[in-house]
Parts: sequence; structure tokens; C-alpha cells
Amino acid sequence: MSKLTHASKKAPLLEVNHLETAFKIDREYYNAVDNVSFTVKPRQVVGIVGESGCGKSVLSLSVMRLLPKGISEIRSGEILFDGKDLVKMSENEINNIRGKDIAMIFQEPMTSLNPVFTIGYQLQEVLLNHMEISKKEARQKSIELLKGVGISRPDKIVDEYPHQLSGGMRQRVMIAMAIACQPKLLIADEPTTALDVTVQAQILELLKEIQSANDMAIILITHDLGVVAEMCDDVIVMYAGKIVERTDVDTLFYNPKHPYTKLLMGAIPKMDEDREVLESIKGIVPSLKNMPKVGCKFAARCPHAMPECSFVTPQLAETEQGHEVACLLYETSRPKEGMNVQ
Ligand SMILES: Nc1ncnc2c1ncn2[C@@H]1O[C@H](COP(=O)(O)OP(=O)(O)OP(=O)(O)O)[C@@H](O)[C@H]1O
Repeated sequence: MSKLTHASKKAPLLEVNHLETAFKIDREYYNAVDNVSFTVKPRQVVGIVGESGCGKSVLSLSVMRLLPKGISEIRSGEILFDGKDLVKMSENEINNIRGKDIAMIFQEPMTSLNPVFTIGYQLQEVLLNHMEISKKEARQKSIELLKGVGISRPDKIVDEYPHQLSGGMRQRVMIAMAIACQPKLLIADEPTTALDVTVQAQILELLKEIQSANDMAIILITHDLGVVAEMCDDVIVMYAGKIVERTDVDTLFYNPKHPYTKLLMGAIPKMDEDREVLESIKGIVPSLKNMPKVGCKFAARCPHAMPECSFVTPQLAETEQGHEVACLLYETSRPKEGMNVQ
């Protein structure tokens, strides 16, 4: 049975419906996340991929309700977690969920760990915030958590400061903090990008072990399709704030449909290729202010663009069961010119 079929029997843990998150620039709102809908089921690992500036981080910060205040806001849509809308929750309510039921790890642990407190203090803070336990118990549990994420001599490390640890160890500490209260959902934003290749593999392995031992769902944000292949059940491909393709991981790799996804695939380094000569996608993701208001946002960079792509906005629709694509090439009522996309 495919992972997708297995997971699809469960009710969603997270259901994002028509989410729009905008930044205010010169008194106008510009959507960085534009009408995005998706679900994450319990224990499912969903990858979100796309180039820099596609809206992956803004989407995850929206779910965590950690958007920069004053300049950005959720303009519409719902984020249902266990059936409750996170968008409508008060700061108090969301604080009770954040760190307990939903946790997040970031690319660079040094920005999330406080340099002036010991590792143990920071772990205990998380535990004491959400659990009815004594300080002594929290310290003991912190040591166990550090041991659980593969840190040797945890009883010593617990009294050290973040700068005393290597990058890989700091990321392990971040993971320990994130899973301290056994969250149902972990959002991992580029968790291995800042690490060297060997440590990357160890951290991914650790995340996989924890995911299965704790029955936790993961949203894994990455621009690395190798990481997606390794970790994910389902994949969401984002471009310029929109989902352009969504399917299970095997289908994405064996039968990608959207021209953007195909180009992303082409940008994966192969073992025998020199990174320098890799063909990357020409052009850049438009900035929020320069985003086309109508038509396909990828049209300007798309090798298969048709004249109507610049004025007809493609809708995300199922082309085959469990495979959704937003591209006019696949809209059945549209002309099929250019359909032989390779
Ligand atoms: N603080 C901010 N102020 C204004 N615009 C922002 C801010 N943060 C993000 N944006 C814009 O929102 C859009 C989405 O950015 P986001 O960081 O979510 O992209 P991303 O896909 O996560 O990229 P990366 O992989 O580089 O983190 C981009 O156009 C970006 O410039």
C-alpha cells in the first residue's frame, strides 16, 4: 500500500483553507501566501518545496502565528488544527498550543537558542511552561531528552551554553526542545541547510526516528529535493505564494507535471555532475510588489508558456487521483497546444 493511501484514511490534523498572508508595503497589502489550501494527516510527513521567496517560511510562520507584527498579517482563510481555527485564537490560546502541540525548528539554531542561558535552562523552560512538573524533574527530563537526540554526556551538556556546541549538536538541542512536549505536529524549516553533508544525514535520520517513535506529523520546508525524497509522504510545490503541484512523493519524482516542478527536478545535482555546470531555472521569483495580478505567476519563466498564460489564472485541480496541478496545460477545457511537455 502506498504511503499516501495509508495516510489518506485518517482525518486531517491540520487543515489550511484558502489562506492569504500579506505584507504591508507602502500602505498596500501584497500576498506572500496566496489562497493556499492543504492538509496534513496525523503521522504524515509533508514536504513544502520551492525556490527562495516562494512563501514557504511565511506559510509556516502563519501556522505558528509567528508572523512579524505590524508589517504582515493573515488576511483571510482558516488554519484548523485538531478542528480548531488557529487564526481566530487569542495570544494566550495560541501560546498554549505553540511548543506543546505544534513545535518548530529553524535552519540556524543559534538564532533560536538564547546565547546567555544554558541548554538545560532553555529545555526546562519549555517543559515547565507546558507541564506540571518540578524543576528537578524538568532537569532530569532535559537530560533524558538530550540523550534521546543522540547527545553524548547529556548530564554535562545540560550545563553548557549554545556557543560551546557544534552546529550539529545545536540542531539536536533544538530538536530536543521542539519534541520536549511530544507535539503532534513539527514544522521543520530547512532544518539541515546550515549543516555539512554528513551531519545533515544524521539529523534527517534522527527526525525520521523521532517521527515514527512519537507518532508525529512533520511539515518539512526545504529547497532540497533530495531531502524530500528521503523524508516525505506527500509534497507541495510552491511558486510565488501559490501551490502549483501537490502529490505523493513517488508520483512527484516519477511523473512531475508542472513545468516549474520539472525544472526544479532538473536542478537536482547528480552524483557525476559538477555543481557549477548545473542548469538552474532562469530568472527569479518576482518580488511581492512585482507579482503579476492575473495569469500564471510562473509564465514569464516557463518554457511552455502559451499566450493565455499571461491573462488566465490556472486553478489547482486534480489531473489524476491524488495529483493536483495548477497549469493551463492540464486544464481540460483549455487548448492543448504545447502539451508535450518533457
Ligand atoms: N519581513 C518581510 N517583509 C517584507 N516581505 C517579506 C518579509 N519576509 C518575507 N517577505 C516576502 O515574502 C515572500 C515569501 O518569502 P518567504 O521567506 O516565505 O520565502 P521562502 O520560500 O521561505 O524563501 P527562503 O527559502 O529564502 O526562506 C518573498 O517575496 C519575501 O520577499
